[in-house]
Amino acid sequence: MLWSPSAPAFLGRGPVRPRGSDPAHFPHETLVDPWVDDEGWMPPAVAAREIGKGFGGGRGRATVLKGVSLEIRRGEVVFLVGPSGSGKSTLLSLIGGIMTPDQGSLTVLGQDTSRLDPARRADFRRDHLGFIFQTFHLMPTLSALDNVRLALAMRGISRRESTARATALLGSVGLSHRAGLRPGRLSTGECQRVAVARALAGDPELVLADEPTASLDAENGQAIMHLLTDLVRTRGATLLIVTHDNRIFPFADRILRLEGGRVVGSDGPGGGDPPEEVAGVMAAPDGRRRRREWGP
Ligand SMILES: Nc1ncnc2c1ncn2[C@@H]1O[C@H](COP(=O)(O)OP(=O)(O)OP(=O)(O)O)[C@@H](O)[C@H]1O
Repeated sequence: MLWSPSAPAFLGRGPVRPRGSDPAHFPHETLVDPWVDDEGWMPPAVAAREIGKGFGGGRGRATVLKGVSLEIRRGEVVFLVGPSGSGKSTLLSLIGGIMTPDQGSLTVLGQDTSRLDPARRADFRRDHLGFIFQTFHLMPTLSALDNVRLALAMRGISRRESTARATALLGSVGLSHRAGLRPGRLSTGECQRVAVARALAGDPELVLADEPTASLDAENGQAIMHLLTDLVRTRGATLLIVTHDNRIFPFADRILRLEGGRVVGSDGPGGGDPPEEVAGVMAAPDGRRRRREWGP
């Protein structure tokens, strides 16, 4: 079923004004960005320097990431592409604080998450990040509504408000009529949309998505991408998406390619050779590609 994406009103705090900037330059309702210091410097959403990660021990040890360096600015929509097994999901897990790098430095929203103990890292994830997993990770015994509501309840939001927000979010992904059903009664694409609603529930600053459109047909994939990129536009959040789905490449501000354990190409600022599959996007008429600029 085709649905029309729209971000619920409670998502999106409007444009963000860097601290110390002149309010006269921001005539609409704006918030001071809490991540900007008094000099107006805003840490990037993600900054990785030569990070490495391997699995296993002894002779069987496999080094997956061999010195990944990248920077993602706040408000960017960045896609991460590369061959199967190149370490895209591993890199997403490191950025999400689910794993820590073996070497190198990694800061997320200005925070070196590897310095946090596991409990504080979990708090950081809950308070600042939204995840969309390849296999959804929905709770099988909870309804779609309760899956989304749980994410809000974990943030201490009252039952009444969390119900209202979760209902609005499910409406925004076209699932109002399925809210009472458990994941087992939903199609794969519907589960994917519940997962998207849950990821957006906490109004996260950084959304990490692993193949968010893989289970969706072209129309629903486009609709999900419109919703996710709306979040970026209205909220100043950042999106990092691992994908093989070249139908959604036009939504990216920048596409990074991971190969041989390193980032080998980027089609945006930061240089590198454009990845092959990006060439079509770069050559395409460009009305749909956006680049978000920050600051006054
Ligand atoms: N927890 C783990 N323990 C051992 N090996 C792992 C673990 N996680 C990932 N790997 C290995 O790391 C390599 C990279 O896996 P990863 O899932 O990050 O690749 P990917 O680029 O996301 O692949 P795909 O596109 O197929 O999803 C694979 O060889 C995988 O088997």
